[in-house]
Amino acid sequence: MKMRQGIPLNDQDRIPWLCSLHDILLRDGASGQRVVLACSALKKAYRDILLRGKGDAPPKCDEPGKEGKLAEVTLLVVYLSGSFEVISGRLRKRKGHFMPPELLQSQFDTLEPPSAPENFIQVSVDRGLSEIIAVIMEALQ
Ligand SMILES: Nc1ncnc2c1ncn2[C@@H]1O[C@H](COP(=O)(O)OP(=O)(O)O)[C@@H](O)[C@H]1O
Ligand SMILES: O=C(O)[C@H](O)[C@@H](O)[C@H](O)[C@H](O)COP(=O)(O)O
Repeated sequence: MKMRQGIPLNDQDRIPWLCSLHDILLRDGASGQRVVLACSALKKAYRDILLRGKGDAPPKCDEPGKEGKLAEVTLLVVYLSGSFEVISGRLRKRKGHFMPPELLQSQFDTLEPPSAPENFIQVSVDRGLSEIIAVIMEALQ
């Protein structure tokens, strides 16, 4: 696998995966489920695919919804923000994960933090886990 070898993923690697995730959100949302998806989705274009799919990406996630429009899911993006130093320190302590911490810089380089009109909240990863969960639960009420 590329990441294990220290090679960052690119759009071609990520887009089919994001399309599959959109399909799952659409399917589970249609059956009335509320879904929590942990996903890197670094660029705005990636989050747009989660939301609407991608019209020119056959065979997945190009199914038109009603009135010929791409089917959109209801999505709240929870942007877990943190400094390079904090996240890098945590990754270096992490054991048995495929991602080498050296790839973190490429992810920071690629990151486009969510901004209006995206539907999002920002929560700092400096906060403790139970506090982060409480903030997210509050936003979902
Ligand atoms: N709020 C937090 N406070 C302290 N440590 C955290 C927090 N969130 C995550 N971590 C640590 O940082 C590591 C990387 O975080 P993350 O990428 O979210 O988790 P995972 O390793 O499950 O993908 C985790 O394995 C965990 O040890
Ligand atoms: O916990 C982590 O270390 C990351 O979430 C890691 O799993 C990575 O982000 C994904 O594999 C997707 O890769 P990209 O961020 O390069 O799309």
